[in-house]
Amino acid sequence: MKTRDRLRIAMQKSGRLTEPALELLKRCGLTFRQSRDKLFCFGEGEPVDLLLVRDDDIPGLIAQGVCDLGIVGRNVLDEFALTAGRDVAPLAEWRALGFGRCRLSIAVPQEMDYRAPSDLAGLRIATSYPGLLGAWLRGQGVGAGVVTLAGSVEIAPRLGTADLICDLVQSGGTLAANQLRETEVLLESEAVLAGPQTLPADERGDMIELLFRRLDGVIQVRESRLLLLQTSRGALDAVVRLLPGGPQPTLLPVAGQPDQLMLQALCAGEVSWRQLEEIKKAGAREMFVLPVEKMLA
Ligand SMILES: Nc1ncnc2c1ncn2[C@@H]1O[C@H](COP(=O)(O)OP(=O)(O)OP(=O)(O)O)[C@@H](O)[C@H]1O
Ligand SMILES: O=P(O)(O)OC[C@H]1O[C@H](OP(=O)(O)OP(=O)(O)O)[C@H](O)[C@@H]1O
Ligand SMILES: [Mg+2]
Repeated sequence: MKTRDRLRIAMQKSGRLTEPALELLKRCGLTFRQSRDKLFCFGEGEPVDLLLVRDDDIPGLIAQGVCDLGIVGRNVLDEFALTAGRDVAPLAEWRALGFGRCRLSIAVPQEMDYRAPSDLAGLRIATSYPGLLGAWLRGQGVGAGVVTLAGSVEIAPRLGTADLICDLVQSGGTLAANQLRETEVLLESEAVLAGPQTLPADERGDMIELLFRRLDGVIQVRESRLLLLQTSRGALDAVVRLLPGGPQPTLLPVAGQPDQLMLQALCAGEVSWRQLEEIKKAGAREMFVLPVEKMLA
């Protein structure tokens, strides 16, 4: 295959992952000119292009080397690994991206008496994830029938084509609407950045490393807050003890007030009103909580 000098990332053309994936790439400084057919998007600033496809096709496109990376649900990536066959290049999950969170679960009719996986022996389970379900059943030592369906798995018990299901759950609304009850979680999923296990040793590899560094910065700061406050030197220890997790705070002098310090701390996650009130009680004042947009360590 002719080597490309531009990086190519596969992502979902139209679905749950499309908007958040584009937003994430934008935050990494990647913007795209969308082509008329919207299957290929040319990257404007960096030499990185997008291929917009069905999410199920993404792992295969990476394994074939048509794309260098892909943004896809862990559920799809892991299913591919279990069903693709031995001659297919193995893939790696390089980064978890924090959106598209859902879980792959077993759900049984509400009236079914379920206590343990062994209760599933001999039953028929409808799923779009025969690889993941089969691996879990083997791990549990349970022999059950696997009925593979492409979609609308939740209606299989009512149609009588299966006794129970193994499907994606997020709010649980789909299960409730179909009188089903979640009993076992097989996989916690979210969107991930997938790629080959060995990254190319050329300029594309360098570009991938650059993208990883930017992604790490975006992911790290997405939930981070910068806390600014003023405190007296005497109250400093008590205030520092109450700071939400993060690296050591930075201390700055306050002009004209030798007893006062300005404190700056990067907090991993939200800072709640309650935490702020506690810190204030310990002696802090003039407190600000700011969102962080970019970080390069
Ligand atoms: N209810 C949900 N809430 C959050 N994330 C979900 C939910 N359902 C699925 N996902 C995640 O989003 C991914 C894409 O879901 P979507 O429903 O858009 O896929 P699809 O119908 O298979 O799309 P495609 O047309 O690309 O094949 C899933 O593989 C899963 O990782
Ligand atoms: O727990 P919930 O919040 O109800 O989400 C779970 C549902 O979401 C997904 O389906 P989707 O809505 O994408 O429909 P489709 O896959 O059947 O097209 C998934 O296949 C479940 O059916
Ligand atoms: Mg799909």
